[in-house]
Amino acid sequence: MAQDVPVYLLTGFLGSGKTTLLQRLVSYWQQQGLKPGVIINELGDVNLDGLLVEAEVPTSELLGGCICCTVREDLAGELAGLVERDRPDVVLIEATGAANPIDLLDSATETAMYAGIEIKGLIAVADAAHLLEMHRSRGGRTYALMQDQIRSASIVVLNKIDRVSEQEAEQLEQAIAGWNAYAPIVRTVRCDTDLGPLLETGFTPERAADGPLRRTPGGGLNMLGSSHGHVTSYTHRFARPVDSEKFEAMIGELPREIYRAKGLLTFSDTASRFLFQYAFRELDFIKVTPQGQLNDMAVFIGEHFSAAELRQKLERLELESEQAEVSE
Ligand SMILES: Nc1nc2c(ncn2[C@@H]2O[C@H](COP(=O)(O)OP(=O)(O)OP(=O)(O)O)[C@@H](O)[C@H]2O)c(=O)[nH]1
Repeated sequence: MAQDVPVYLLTGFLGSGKTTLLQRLVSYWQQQGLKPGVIINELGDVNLDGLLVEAEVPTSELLGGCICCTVREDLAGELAGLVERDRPDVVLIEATGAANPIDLLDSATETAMYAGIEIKGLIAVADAAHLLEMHRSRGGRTYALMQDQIRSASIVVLNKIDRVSEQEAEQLEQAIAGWNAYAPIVRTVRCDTDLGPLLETGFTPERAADGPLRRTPGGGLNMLGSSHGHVTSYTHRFARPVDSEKFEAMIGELPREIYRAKGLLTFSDTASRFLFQYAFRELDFIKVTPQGQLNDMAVFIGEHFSAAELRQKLERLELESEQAEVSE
């Protein structure tokens, strides 16, 4: 009988560094002569993270919803399909940052019953600066979700350590150990770490389910506290190129409720196209050459923000960029 395909789940709040780690893991496996398969779940309806994965890596997409609710049923099908069709040596599932980890596990475990896979680990990536801020204010659903992601992890990658002091990092490690005494904690900058030991960290789904996350009386798995019903997203499709400086200024003025944005853009004042990333008040641009027809778009994710106001701002930006171009 063929060996079960090892599957790793990757969680972590929006913008914590999951895709950064995914890219490292994919290269690591390829260097070992293995063929990785990837399932990416995005809240928006365009797979931007997929642009960062090499074309030869078999990739399945679950778009427009979150694994743990709207596309939950699909995960089992995608995973079984990927294993059957592409016969990868190892599979990595990157969940949206808003995913409820226990539902994700539940769904993957279900697949394991019939699809010849073995769940090897649940890697939780945390943005050190963001987690610290949430820990200090001690409230809100985002904080609860971050805690739940850490509670159910087999290993915690405490990323963006460059954005906190040594003392703060120690404080965070203490808090994390309090929520999950079993998972080793690895401090990283851009998820740069020795991946061999990271992947070997043992994992038993039962342990996660026995901890602060419990089984519901009906037998299914459920989380304590809330899920992520509060997270909303708005996808904007650009009708024309925008000015890069004006765009940067607009992002700088985004309300705090919007904590994550990413998109594909053509600027009126540069030659190439860019993937932009905005996570917890930091903006990054990466030059990209997308394959196929992908229009300019941006997805904004946050809590209770006004999509109408944001749309107006973006439309104004498009108009002003066009007027600036005409007057030049
Ligand atoms: N300062 C700093 N920035 C980082 C670090 N790691 C990643 N980033 C940046 O943070 C942003 C988000 O990283 P991603 O890897 O896309 O995060 P993600 O968790 O996949 O984001 P979602 O898919 O939206 O949930 C990018 O702009 C990265 O370049 C780090 O250690 N330090």
